[in-house]
Amino acid sequence: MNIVIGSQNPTKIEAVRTVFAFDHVTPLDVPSNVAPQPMSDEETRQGAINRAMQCVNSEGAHLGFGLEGGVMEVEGALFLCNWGALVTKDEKIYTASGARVALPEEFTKELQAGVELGILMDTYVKRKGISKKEGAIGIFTNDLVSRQAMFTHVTTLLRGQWEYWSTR
Ligand SMILES: O=P(O)(O)OP(=O)(O)OP(=O)(O)OC[C@H]1O[C@@H](n2cnc3c(O)ncnc32)[C@H](O)[C@@H]1O
Ligand SMILES: [Mg+2]
Repeated sequence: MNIVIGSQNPTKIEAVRTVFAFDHVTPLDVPSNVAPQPMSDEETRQGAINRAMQCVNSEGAHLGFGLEGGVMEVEGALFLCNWGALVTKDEKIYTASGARVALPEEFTKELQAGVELGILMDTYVKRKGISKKEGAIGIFTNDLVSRQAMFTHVTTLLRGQWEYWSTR
């Protein structure tokens, strides 16, 4: 099976490769067609769907995947959120979300002004490329849950739903 994942981010590519270890997984750089920093569950999920849709429509693809990071608000606090989408050749869409963790209060103003979380994280940790490594979720869980592990869980939720519903 040819699986196309709509990102060059290694945490996303490796997550899909882990869950589909016996399939051919190809990364494809596609736009999310939402804001670079999605600010709600709805927008983050839409970004994931948009990416998965473009992937499944690329040549030779059997399944398309989109994995998207964003933030969402609960009672005035911003949480990291992540969504995944799996789209089949006949355009059936499966979605699932990942774990959420609270972000520092000091991030709120800048995120609301449109600054990307990736940039805030690198400044916060004083290191480059956090989003391609442990991610914000890794930092704020003391390295117990990495961005790749979180996306692996989301991809597993997608695979399971697809297997369940496509046989019914
Ligand atoms: O190349 P792509 O696939 O776009 O990967 P990305 O790292 O930009 O990730 P997203 O577009 O999914 O995430 C939207 C923004 O939120 C940031 N972000 C999301 N989750 C993050 C995390 O766990 N750690 C650091 N930055 C994160 C990310 O860097 C972007 O600025
Ligand atoms: Mg991005």
